[in-house]
This record gives sequence, structure tokens and C-alpha cells, in this order.
Amino acid sequence: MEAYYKALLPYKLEKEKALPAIAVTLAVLYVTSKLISSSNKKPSKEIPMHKSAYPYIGHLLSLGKIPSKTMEEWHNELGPIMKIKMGAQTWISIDSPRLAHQLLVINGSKTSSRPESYFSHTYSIGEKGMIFSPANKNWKKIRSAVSSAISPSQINIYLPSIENQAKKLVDRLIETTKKESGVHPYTDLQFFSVNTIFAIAFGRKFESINDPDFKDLKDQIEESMAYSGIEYDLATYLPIFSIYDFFTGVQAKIRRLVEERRNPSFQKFIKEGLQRTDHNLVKYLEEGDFDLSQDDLTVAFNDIVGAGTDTIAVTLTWNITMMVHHPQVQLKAQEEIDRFIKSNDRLPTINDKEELPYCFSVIKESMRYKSTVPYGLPHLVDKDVQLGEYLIEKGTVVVTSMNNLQRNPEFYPDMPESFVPERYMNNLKSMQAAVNGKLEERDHFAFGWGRRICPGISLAEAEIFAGFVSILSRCSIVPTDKGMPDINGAINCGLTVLPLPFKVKFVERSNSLIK
Ligand code: HEM
Repeated sequence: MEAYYKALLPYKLEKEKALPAIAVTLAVLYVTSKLISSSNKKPSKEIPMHKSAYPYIGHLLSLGKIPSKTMEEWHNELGPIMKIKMGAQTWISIDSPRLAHQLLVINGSKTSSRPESYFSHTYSIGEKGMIFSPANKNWKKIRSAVSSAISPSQINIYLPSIENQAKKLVDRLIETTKKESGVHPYTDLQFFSVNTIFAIAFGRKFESINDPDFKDLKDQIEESMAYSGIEYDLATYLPIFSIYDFFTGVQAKIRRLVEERRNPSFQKFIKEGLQRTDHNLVKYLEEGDFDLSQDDLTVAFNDIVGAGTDTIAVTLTWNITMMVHHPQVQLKAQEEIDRFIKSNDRLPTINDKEELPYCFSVIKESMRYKSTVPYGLPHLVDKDVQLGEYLIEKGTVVVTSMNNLQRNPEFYPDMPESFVPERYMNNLKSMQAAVNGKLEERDHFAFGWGRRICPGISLAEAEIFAGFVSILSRCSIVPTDKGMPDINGAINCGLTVLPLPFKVKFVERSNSLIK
């Protein structure tokens, strides 16, 4: 043993001599690197943060029942950019169109990932996850296939089917109004949007709102929307909850939803779609040059149905509440629709929007005035970005406060707090063209930003237009004797917000030109 120590001694002494030298070198390197990094980085201003943060959990408890609403209030206090501590994650929220454009569009190459969440990862099939998921290495490929499948030229093929579903929607709304004292239209609108997407995607439809398969799918979609919201995803923000959640809570529910219900349902719908003889999106994607595996197809259709049904139903629900509050707007829209029917002997489609500037403006204004997805979908910053005087660090999650953005007085100078459809009479571009144009030419921000902008815009526009003109061509929407829908409150549904429960009447017009 002694010999052993003796043998080591020279090295030990060598090491002892070397230690101060290493320490000095490290100190010099540290100071130099600090100097270099501080000379590279512009001095950055502290992003303001609301005072209601608690240690460890941050703002999670302060965001309240409707986080998007609380964020709007904090912005009014703190300005256009603010930091939110979501437990272990740092978020920033933006309510200025210019700042959001600069960060998410101009710097889109650094800000277009999605943050991790337990729900998006559980979408995983094999090694992949949904388009939203950071785990999905194929997101660009799947997104490009989905965008091609629901491009305007594809949608033209499906316009008669959309119109047919819209007609059935109005039949149901009128029938229920006759039987009951009023209708809450949301479930009918979900049925409309689900059947529209299912006809397009798989060439199939559900027979009635009471069809057990429809009810199960509706539950799945609503659960998915809820799990995508903040309050269901505590383990993502507070890792300490992971074990508890794994055995008892949300993670178990999410796993059951995805593995036992959603994936098997979608695999069945895809198989059925492939066996049909008529054109549908499954066949378009399978037969086209998209190089999608069966797993990719399941992810793509999960997303099309998940992102493209409730959003439409919620948007039309808000639109209906606005129409009840503005009977003179309804009347003007009805006159425009009637004029079109008189000269064309048919209902207009989205391709006729130039001849219905007022109706198209009402649709845009309703989407501006009431946000469907009020803080958008979170983006993840994967490289530091200097945003004016602020440094947005890698790893930050970015959300946008849509209601505030869409009432920004610089962009909406004419009474931004009021419902004024006329503001759009000079911006009748399709919503797809408006998002692709300059920032100043955007109509609203409801479809998000940059490389992750909603790929379903043209389909959304066609469906909302069909629903709107079909309803107003045959009905007037009026309040029940219980009064007007409350348009100031809202129910948080995770990613979307709905108006508080209400009932209205869809009264058949005696002068309707549609028989
Ligand atoms: C009024 C209706 C709709 C609204 C308000 C809406 C809104 C949005 C928003 C805000 C995003 C996130 C954008 C971003 O990250 O910046 C998004 C993403 C998405 N939307 Fe829509 N959407 C609607 C309809 C649709 C429809 C009809 C479809 C398809 C059939 C669809 C499919 C998708 C998909 C797949 C994504 C994810 C894109 C990605 O992560 O790359 N959406 N939508």
C-alpha cells in the first residue's frame, strides 16, 4: 500500500501545484465569457410580471376560472408583454399585434415549436405524437399533407356537402324552436361541424344527435379540448404532481381516452374511408404522394377532427349570440342574402362572398369581437430572440391574448370595443389571403401566427359562411322571454371559451325565398 502511495505522490504533488493554476484559468475564462456574452447581448429590459405569483407554483392559482380573461386584465395593467410563471415553466403573453408579428412571424424560424404537455405526448403513436406535439418528428410532413388535403381547390369539391349539412342544421334549429321554448344551439352546431368533417374526411356521417357513436365522439372532442387547457395539465407545470397524476388523476384519464377510445375509433374511421368508392380525404392522403404511414394518418385525422370541429361550433355559437343582440345587423344581412337568391335562384357559397360583402363582414367582425381560442395555441421559443428591448430566452412558451389583440386601437381605430361589421367593408379578402398578407392587412388574429398558423382557414371560412347564410336565409334569431344571451361572461372549455348557457329562438321567416 505504501509503495502504491509513493508511486502516486508525484502525481498528487503535481495535482496540488496544478489546482491554483486551474482555478485561476477558470476564473479568467468565466470573467472573459461574461464580458463576451454581455458585449454580445443587448442590455435587456425586465419583462413585467403580475405581482400575484406564489413561490414554486407561480401564477397557476392566480389565473382563475378563465385564464384568458385574467391575462387580458393583467395586460391592461402591465402593458403589451408580460411574464407568467406557470410553475416550472416561463410563459410570456403578448397583446400587441406588432410584437406578436415580430416574434412569431418574422422570427418564426426560432418560435414555431410546441411546448411539451402530457396530453400532446400521450397522443403518441409509436414514436410519434400529434402535430401539436414536440414529440412528433414528422409534424412538418403531416402538416403539409393536411394543408394540401384541405386547400381551397379540395374544399370546392365538398361545398355541396357542406351546404347539405347546413340545411339539415337549420331544419333542426327550426324544429326544436317549434317544440320547445328555445334552443341552445351548441350541440346542433357540433353535429353540423362533425358531420361536415366526417363527410369530407371519411365519406361517412352520423344519423342523429342521439346516435351513440356521435355522442361518444363529441365527448372525446370536448375532453381533448379540456385536456389541452392549462388547468388539466398541472403535472406539466409542477413535476411534483407527476407520480400522483400517473396513478390516480388526469394522466390515467388521458391515457384511457387516447389509447382505449380515440386511437381505435380513428383507425376504424380511416379503414372505412379507404373502402368507400367516393372521393374523401383518407383516400386523397393515402393515394397521393405524401409518404404517410398508418400512424401518420391517424395523427393527421385526430388533428383535423380535434382542431376543426369544436372551433367551428364555438365560433358559430358566438356569432348567433351577436346576431340576437343586433337585430338590425341580421335584417341587413337577410336583405343581402335575399337579393342574391332572387338573382341567382340558389343560396350563396363562400365563392360568392364578393356579392355578399356585408354578410362576410359580419362573420369577420364576430370572429374579431369574440375570440374562439382566446390565447391561441402556445408556441415554444427554441433559440434566444431579441424582441426590441426584451430578450426572449430559449425555452420560453409564448401565448397571445387574442381579445386584447383584436381590440387594439391602432389596428381597429373605429370603436374597437363595439360590434361594427362595417369596418370590414374595405377588407373583403378571403381569411386565408388576409393571414398571408402584410400585418396591416390582417383582418383578425383568430387563426394564430406564422409557420403554425391554422391550416384549416379555408375550410373554416366555407363552413361558417354556409352556416350563417343558411340560418339567416330561413330564420330570424330572436331572444326567448328569459332575455338576451349574456355576451360578457364565458365558460372555459380548455382551449376554447363558450358563452354562458343561453336559449334563443330560430323563428322561420314568412318571407324566406328558400322553400
Ligand atoms: C373558426 C375556426 C378555427 C379557429 C378559430 C382555429 C384556430 C386555430 C389556432 C389559433 C391555431 C394555432 C395557430 C398557432 O399556433 O399560432 C390552430 C391550429 C390548427 N388548426 Fe385551426 N382553427 C379553426 C378551424 C380549423 C379547422 C376547420 C381545421 C381543420 C379541419 C383546423 C385545423 C388546425 C390544425 C391541424 C392546427 C395545428 C397546426 C399546427 O400545429 O401546425 N382548424 N387553429
